[in-house]
Amino acid sequence: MPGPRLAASGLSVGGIGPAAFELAAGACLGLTGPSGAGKTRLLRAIADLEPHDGECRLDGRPASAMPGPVWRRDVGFVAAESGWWDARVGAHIEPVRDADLDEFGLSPAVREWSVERLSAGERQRLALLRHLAAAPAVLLLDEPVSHLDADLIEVVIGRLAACRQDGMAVIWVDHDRHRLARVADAIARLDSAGRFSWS
Ligand SMILES: Nc1ncnc2c1ncn2[C@@H]1O[C@H](COP(=O)(O)OP(=O)(O)OP(=O)(O)O)[C@@H](O)[C@H]1O
Repeated sequence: MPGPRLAASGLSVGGIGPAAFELAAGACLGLTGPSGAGKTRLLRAIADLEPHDGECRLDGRPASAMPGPVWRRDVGFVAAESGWWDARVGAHIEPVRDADLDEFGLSPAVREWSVERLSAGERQRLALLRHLAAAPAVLLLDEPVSHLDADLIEVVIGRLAACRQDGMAVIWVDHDRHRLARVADAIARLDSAGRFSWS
């Protein structure tokens, strides 16, 4: 039996946790809990974007043994509000194929748009496509469909299912427990005091 793709033990950040879990290749862990419980901070700790205690391993390799940017090439983090470093959309999505844009309801012309004019849902789809194009081993998703309509949510769920077939593991943060029950193999919860439990 292969070991877990992603494993966390004793993971805590700023009083949130400790969390421990193992995620097989292709698995999806759902994470929910009240606003302010610490879901985003836990994802950021897994992505090694915040100082934390405990350890995460990718295919057995500890995050502490590699520089953060190298870790994040394999463990991608899609923030709830994506960051943009260039005024033009195209600069952010060079590796994204036109067919992928089309699947996500976007015209290739979006490459010429300024980031400023993007709607919240367009930003969300483009940020996800940018991360998917990098084909990470693990993708950490912070409320990935919060700005999307029902049809687009189905498109995103379908695309992520295909990536999971290819072995990508996912942690999906969402307030919608029904959606998590649909997409996730297991659901964990942070309570308002930041305590991690399985639900
Ligand atoms: N760098 C930081 N240092 C200290 N506290 C922080 C830091 N970043 C966020 N917080 C606080 O930690 C708490 C948890 O924030 P977090 O964004 O992880 O919550 P969340 O569960 O994702 O909430 P929501 O569902 O509203 O997005 C919040 O009270 C927030 O103000």
